[in-house]
Amino acid sequence: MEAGRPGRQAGRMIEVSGLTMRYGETVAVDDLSFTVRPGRVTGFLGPNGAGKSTTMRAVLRLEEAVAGQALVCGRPYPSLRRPMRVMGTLLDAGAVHGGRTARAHVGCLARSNGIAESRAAAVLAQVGLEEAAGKRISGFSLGMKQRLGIATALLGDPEVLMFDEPLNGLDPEGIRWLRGLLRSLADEGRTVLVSSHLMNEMAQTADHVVVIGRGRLIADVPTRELAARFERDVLVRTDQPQRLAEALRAVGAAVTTAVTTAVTTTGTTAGTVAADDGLSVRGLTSAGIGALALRAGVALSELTPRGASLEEAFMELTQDSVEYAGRGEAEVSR
Ligand SMILES: Nc1ncnc2c1ncn2[C@@H]1O[C@H](COP(=O)(O)OP(=O)(O)OP(=O)(O)O)[C@@H](O)[C@H]1O
Repeated sequence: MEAGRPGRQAGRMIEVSGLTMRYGETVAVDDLSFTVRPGRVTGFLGPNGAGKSTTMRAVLRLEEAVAGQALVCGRPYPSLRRPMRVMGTLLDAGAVHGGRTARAHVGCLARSNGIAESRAAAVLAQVGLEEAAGKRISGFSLGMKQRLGIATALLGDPEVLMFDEPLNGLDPEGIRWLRGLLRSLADEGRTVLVSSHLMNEMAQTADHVVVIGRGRLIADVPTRELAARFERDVLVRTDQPQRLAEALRAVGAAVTTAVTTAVTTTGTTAGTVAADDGLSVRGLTSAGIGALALRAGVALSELTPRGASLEEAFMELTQDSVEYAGRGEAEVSR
């Protein structure tokens, strides 16, 4: 459900369509299309060099696209009349004038963008920099600079927010804080795009993920579906593991101990399995395993389908993209 701010949601999207970006011979973004929608946190994931920052720079039109485009609320970013009120961005937290105080920096941005100066104090408080507002930015840690960058993004009370790696430099408390902030921004009905290479953090933060590799779209799915796509095995516990393993092997299932040691893969020489070891079963659904156990007269104490973590799903996805790209352009059909 998209929550809050009814009536203000139309068009508040980031739309990337057929975007291609090059640096000389390097294709940084390759025919990339996705839409970032309001009311949810969208994680923008990909390994180093995947093209996340380049895509975000393209959204701001800081660099020219070879083909395609990115629109913010249906318009090119430079054509927005009051851009800070439409989209707040954090691209490079380090790119601030170190000689100024946080208060002077945010106040100056407010003045030059026609935003009430009272907002400056409000956003500094919102990001936890109230106490440090009078200090020079040059003395700030990376985590404090991230908070300052987020404060400037929030300054215009924008409907769309786009943060590049905002978790960098934050300590565990800072990460928890940012997760809560992103959640509340999305719950207010805003559009929130956040890039990260920290998959597990995104698993806890993002409702939806856009995964890219080598500038190409790999996945554009709800977060929970990403891990579900990569169901690994079914964990089975019984006090008759040997008997169950034999019955499972007889129908072609692959059975190993749930830890790491293989019971057997093929053939007749099954290893010994301790009663409290679980079995890891592949090649049969949990329903199939349950039915087979019933026929074999084996009671089960646990039957759990196990999915991959988002981290594992991500590794698997992006590994494929590397292999895919390695096959050469001639084989790449779209
Ligand atoms: N200014 C530049 N000049 C030349 N090549 C660049 C430039 N910026 C990025 N690239 C290249 O474009 C590709 C995409 O880089 P980009 O920084 O967008 O990826 P990313 O997903 O943000 O990665 P990271 O997490 O490492 O920042 C990479 O191959 C990178 O080397």
